[in-house]
Amino acid sequence: MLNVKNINTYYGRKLAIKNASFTISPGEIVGLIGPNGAGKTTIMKTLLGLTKFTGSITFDGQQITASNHKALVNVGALIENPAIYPFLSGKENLALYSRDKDDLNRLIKRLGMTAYIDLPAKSYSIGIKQKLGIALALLNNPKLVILDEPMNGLDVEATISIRKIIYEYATKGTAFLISSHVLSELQRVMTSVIILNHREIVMDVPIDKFQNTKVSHYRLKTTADDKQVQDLLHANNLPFEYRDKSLIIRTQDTAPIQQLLYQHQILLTELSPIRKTFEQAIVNVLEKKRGAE
Ligand SMILES: Nc1ncnc2c1ncn2[C@@H]1O[C@H](COP(=O)(O)OP(=O)(O)OP(=O)(O)O)[C@@H](O)[C@H]1O
Repeated sequence: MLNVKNINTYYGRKLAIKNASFTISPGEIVGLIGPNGAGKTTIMKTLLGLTKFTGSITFDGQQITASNHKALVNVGALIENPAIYPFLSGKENLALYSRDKDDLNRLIKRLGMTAYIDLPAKSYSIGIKQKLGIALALLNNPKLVILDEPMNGLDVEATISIRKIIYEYATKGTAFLISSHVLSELQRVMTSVIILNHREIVMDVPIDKFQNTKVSHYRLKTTADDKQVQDLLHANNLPFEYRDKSLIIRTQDTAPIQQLLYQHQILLTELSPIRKTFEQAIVNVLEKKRGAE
């Protein structure tokens, strides 16, 4: 559906995106992650034909260029501050772009905006303006929705509701490209992740591949005294460390430990894998990349 090939984006002479290529298919929810200034907003703007770039962007087979935005009729977007007319009501703002009255009314209801949608937008809080921006991006059942930091300023309930709506649209085939610094939020919805560092894409993988790295550490608890177990592990050359009052075993194969404990009639009460958090995994990718530079 969206096919991005070798794009280089420039601000004047400054290169802001270097040789980026990726694709997005219907129903995919792609998380765009990277440090401040990495180029996330720039990539999004480029997809919308808002920057000077070289390379090729096609959406449903149609080229997007800085002067040809025809293909974007099926793309919704919220980038930086939503474009809202303050003296119009929320509904009038939406009506300016809506092509289907039923879709508009359904969206207002679905986003829980009925109580204030007829008030002038200038009276809205930051969070409500943000919600209106998301509503603008979701109008007319787009095939692709681009959201730059969509959860900015949203309260807990609004965050949960937007997450559910994103998921609903995606199950019906809408694709999403979402940037966020709130990794825990993205982690709950995204089906794949693109990591951007210093203008370049350093990783583009489905989320299950990203998180299914091999476990190399296990937390061990037994019925025996920790000191006794430590002595036993030490005597059998099994690497471990003692952290936060827990024995952490460094191994990918737990069979020898189980066998050893069994031989000494020690019962296991816990032998659980310690997985990297999503945040740690992202930091590791970025650190590795920086180390290689
Ligand atoms: N209009 C502009 N003119 C010149 N340089 C710009 C412009 N907009 C962004 N940049 C530069 O391009 C680079 C990428 O910026 P961009 O806003 O895309 O990063 P980002 O990943 O979205 O960052 P953040 O997480 O802070 O929002 C930065 O070095 C930024 O200073």
